[in-house]
Amino acid sequence: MQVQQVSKAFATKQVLQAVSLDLNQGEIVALLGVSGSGKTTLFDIIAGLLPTDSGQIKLNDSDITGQTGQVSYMLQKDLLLPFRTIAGNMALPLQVQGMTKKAALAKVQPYFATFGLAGTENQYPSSLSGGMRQRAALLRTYLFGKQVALLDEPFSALDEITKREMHRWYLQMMTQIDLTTLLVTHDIDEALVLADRIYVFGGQPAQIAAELQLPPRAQRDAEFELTSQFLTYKRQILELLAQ
Ligand SMILES: Nc1ncnc2c1ncn2[C@@H]1O[C@H](COP(=O)(O)OP(=O)(O)OP(=O)(O)O)[C@@H](O)[C@H]1O
Repeated sequence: MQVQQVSKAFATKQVLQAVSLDLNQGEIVALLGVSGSGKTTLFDIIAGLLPTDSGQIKLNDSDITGQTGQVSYMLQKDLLLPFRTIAGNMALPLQVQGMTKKAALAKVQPYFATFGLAGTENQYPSSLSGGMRQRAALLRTYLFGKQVALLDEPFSALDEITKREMHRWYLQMMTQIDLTTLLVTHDIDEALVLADRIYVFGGQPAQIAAELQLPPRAQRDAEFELTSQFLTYKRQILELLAQ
């Protein structure tokens, strides 16, 4: 997917200025920026929920600017429907695509084990922990069946320990499923742990200030966060964000 020269203003306030970025198949790319920098605005534009003033979004060489339904979008809050069971929530994307509820429930069944959700099928969202709800929300995002997933701060509401568990789990999942991910976060450590590449986003109006290529995921184990290399990246990002 490519974002090409996207600009956006709200009334007289220019929020995005000629933002360009690209995502390769299977990559996890983080968009890192301070609060209010325009990350959600950019996501809404990519998802076709908000019109852009100029610029284009391309997927597999097709222009998808302004089109909804081309990418999966997971919001900060899990937004699972409280009155549907977890299985019922998971069946929803398939039902939206025209499948009967029965067929959809059968289709989603095998994924519960893969996503670490076995046994939760008949529970309601309120009885699940925050981490489990996020897994369910990620599974539902995956079940939309799109090549690209946009994740808007998916782990920000979790406590530090659960968040770390979720990071490990997510990286492990990504070795099993082929999902290109664009992740919005203002958590530098999270971006360094999860991403293959990081775009640092900043300024007013927001622009891509830098692009960082990280070492291959396989070389970054749980100890990576304790290395001097990690701190070097972190210092570099902090300096870029402060500009
Ligand atoms: N519909 C709107 N009308 C007017 N201004 C808006 C609208 N949506 C966003 N903005 C402004 O655009 C700027 C960027 O907002 P946006 O939500 O995209 O930032 P963000 O980086 O996602 O922030 P956060 O990390 O806090 O979610 C903010 O100054 C916000 O006030």
